[in-house]
Amino acid sequence: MKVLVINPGATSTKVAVFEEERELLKKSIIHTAQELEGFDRVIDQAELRQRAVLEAVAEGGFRLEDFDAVCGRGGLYRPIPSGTYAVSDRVMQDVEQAPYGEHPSNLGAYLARRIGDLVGIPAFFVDPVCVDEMTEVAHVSGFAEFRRLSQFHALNQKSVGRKAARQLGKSYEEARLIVCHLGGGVSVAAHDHGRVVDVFNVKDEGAMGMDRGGGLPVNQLIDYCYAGRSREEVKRTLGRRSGMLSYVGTTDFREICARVVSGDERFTAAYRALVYQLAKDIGAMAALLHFEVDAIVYTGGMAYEQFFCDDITAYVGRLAPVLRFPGEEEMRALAEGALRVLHGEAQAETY
Ligand SMILES: Nc1ncnc2c1ncn2[C@@H]1O[C@H](COP(=O)(O)OP(=O)(O)OP(=O)(O)O)[C@@H](O)[C@H]1O
Ligand SMILES: CCCC(=O)O
Repeated sequence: MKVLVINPGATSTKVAVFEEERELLKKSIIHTAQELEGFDRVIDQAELRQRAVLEAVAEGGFRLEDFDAVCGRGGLYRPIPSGTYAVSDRVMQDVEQAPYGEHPSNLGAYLARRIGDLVGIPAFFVDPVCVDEMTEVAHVSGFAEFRRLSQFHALNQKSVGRKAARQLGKSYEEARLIVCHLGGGVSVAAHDHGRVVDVFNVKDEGAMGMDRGGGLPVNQLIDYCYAGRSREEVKRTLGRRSGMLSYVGTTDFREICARVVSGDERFTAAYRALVYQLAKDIGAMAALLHFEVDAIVYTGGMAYEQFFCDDITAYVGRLAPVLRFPGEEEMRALAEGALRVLHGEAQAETY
């Protein structure tokens, strides 16, 4: 069985072709800031990204008729449990109207369906950003009008969670894990017997990321918002220009580490704060798992840096053994989700 996989990100659309577990094509189409700046809404980019995907498929020597299914990454849709979902008309509508927020990954399922429909093959999405398996108590925020939301790197977190459990000789449904996705954004989650029962929301909470602030002091935030700034400006600053970028002027963690190694004080202070914040998040997740944790798992781009993982482990290593799966395999995880359905090992869920 052959699956076309589509993963739209902030600055790229990744395309891959899998024949069972074999990756036959892998391409990252870069979209420049100038190319995207004319589009107010994510949905407005659909034509451009679809054309780019179709070109990449043709250049790779494939025809759409070669595929058994198309699978896209899923974005900010209605909160749903983990799984492989068929792209229904309701998903298409939610991508068009974006009632749950704008995110480039919203387009994954949308493009999968549009391309699948061209040749009459099924379209799926797998473990979208909005996967919600949090317990009810975890949703409570501290103000009755606000609800904590589950928005995180669900695709990579779930896939790495399964891998870690296998390495521990357990099924994912038996394991208790704390998975730390250390990418451009960071998410630290408690996986309890196959469910992500709590997670520091990548957009709102917990440790800072490369360009996001994470949890911020509420009163300073209120004053900042009321100091003559527009909603758009505040969102842009806190969503894209805060975090490590605001301290050291770069989002490239390789550069940050190189400057730490060379003894730069400003970079070292920010780096230490990041390590400290991540350790604190891991400790919180350990507490809600009653300190019964089979492993702490590091994944994402930053996890390539062994000394960074070791520095976090210096705080939390007493809790549990540590496993490291650097990078992410989102394209493979998407293909595997579609193949599970095509092979009849799982049913496609309804959105
Ligand atoms: N080999 C490496 N060593 C150290 N840092 C790395 C390495 N590769 C990537 N990174 C860093 O990891 C960070 C995130 O990269 P990555 O490509 O995993 O995230 P992303 O896909 O952009 O974002 P997200 O994971 O939030 O979806 C960047 O700061 C990057 O510099
Ligand atoms: C959770 C999706 C990735 C991101 O926005 O950082």
